[in-house]
Amino acid sequence: MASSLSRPILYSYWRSSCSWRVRIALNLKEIAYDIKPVSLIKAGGEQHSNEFREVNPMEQVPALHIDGVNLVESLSILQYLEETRPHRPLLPSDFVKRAKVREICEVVASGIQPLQNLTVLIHVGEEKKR
Ligand SMILES: O=C(O)/C=C/C(=O)CC(=O)CC(=O)O
Repeated sequence: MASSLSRPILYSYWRSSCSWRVRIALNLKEIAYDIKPVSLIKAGGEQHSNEFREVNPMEQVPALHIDGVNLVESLSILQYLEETRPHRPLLPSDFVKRAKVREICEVVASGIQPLQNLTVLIHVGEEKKR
């Protein structure tokens, strides 16, 4: 496992919109990091491997190894980055604008993204076969 002084490692899959959020934030904040691809397709999904389960017991990407810990859930990761690395802020300073940003995040994370979550899509596909 990487030490707390090493570059952050983003466990990510190229089609994962949740991973895109974290990648975008790291880039906007100019934080150097390494990517470790986790294929959600190959061999039944590398996220279910014993190795990755140690990183994220929820067996989902993204996960970010940073400051000696593994963080999961994209919005929580973004908040951690914002709090620990305020340089190049993700949120506007105006309170109303901040509320609007959070509204959009909520719509995406709670309303839109769950419908395109791979686990849900596979489940719906199985249901349709019945
Ligand atoms: O990190 C999150 O906010 C949520 C992650 C997931 O639900 C996994 C997932 O759907 C991966 C993806 O396709 O973006």
